Amino acid sequence: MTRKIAAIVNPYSGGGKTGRAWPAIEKKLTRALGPLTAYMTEGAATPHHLPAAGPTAKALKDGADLVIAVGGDGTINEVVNGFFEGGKPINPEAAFAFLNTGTGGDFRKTFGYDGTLDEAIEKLGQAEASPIDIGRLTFIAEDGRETARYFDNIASFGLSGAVDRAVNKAGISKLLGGKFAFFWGTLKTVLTYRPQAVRVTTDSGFDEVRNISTLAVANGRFFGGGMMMAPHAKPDDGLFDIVMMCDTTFKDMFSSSGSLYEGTHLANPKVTSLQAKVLEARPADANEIVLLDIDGEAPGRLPARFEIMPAALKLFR
Ligand SMILES: Nc1ncnc2c1ncn2[C@@H]1O[C@H](COP(=O)(O)OP(=O)(O)OP(=O)(O)O)[C@@H](O)[C@H]1O
Repeated sequence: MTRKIAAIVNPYSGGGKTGRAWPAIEKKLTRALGPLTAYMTEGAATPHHLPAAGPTAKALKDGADLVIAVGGDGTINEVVNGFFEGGKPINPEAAFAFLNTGTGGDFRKTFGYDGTLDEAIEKLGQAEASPIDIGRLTFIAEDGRETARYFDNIASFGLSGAVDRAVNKAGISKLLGGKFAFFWGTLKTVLTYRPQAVRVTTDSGFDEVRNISTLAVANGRFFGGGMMMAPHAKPDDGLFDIVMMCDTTFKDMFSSSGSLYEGTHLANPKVTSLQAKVLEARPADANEIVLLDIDGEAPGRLPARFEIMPAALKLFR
């Protein structure tokens, strides 16, 4: 079968490494998969403008049936968003693939990809499409407008959202690598963060007000530059894995940070995990600002509704 392939390239990801390496990457991708058309991301992200989403939609409308995101977790998320318009896929037959060239690389870990870029390209050459679930999130953007956004990996709120905001401002530390950026951002923010009372409701019958440190709604397993937040999440089971860390103090964060990387934090009595197809969250006090995180970006705040779209995207893997 001949494919019409598009690559959506974020030249700024990986601290600018992707842009510099793109000519060489393009040659290798072409060798592995055949000819492709490259589209560059356009303009910096805002809550209503995702730089990789527009080029993705354009590529799909131009007839692409395989769209490869080339960038970090942020770019992967934006390309996934570009697959949908008005709540529907632009081309339900089109497949998605990603080549991680970012500083972090959380989404790929769920699929056990941790090799070099050359290995990832070689793998793509032999890949086949199989469906994964996608999350749909409606929330309040910074300008107060209700906004919808799709996510492939993990959307969360609480400390994670506050950390994102800090990390995205910490330009210099990000150049030193994803893990360091998140460690630094986490450290600074954790010092000042206090758990926030949030009413959490799910379609599976959970309805409680909890003092949330971080609540993750997970399709994939990793976030925050390598934390195994949802060790049992499966991106193709039609369900979110929900992991709530409640009432954690500064000391807990430190003593449990090692286990977060191992995924053993679920045994902690301050952690609740459950599965659901829909989760709604709103601050117990309507004036409280509880920040969201989607794959390393902080696009807005609660109240929010997270809804799973089973088998909504064909992932080439
Ligand atoms: N054309 C562009 N001009 C300016 N900024 C851009 C452009 N395209 C994308 N960006 C920015 O790139 C960021 C996304 O980067 P991405 O997450 O893919 O890479 P990363 O930060 O290196 O990796 P990771 O998230 O995996 O650590 C977004 O915040 C977006 O604003």
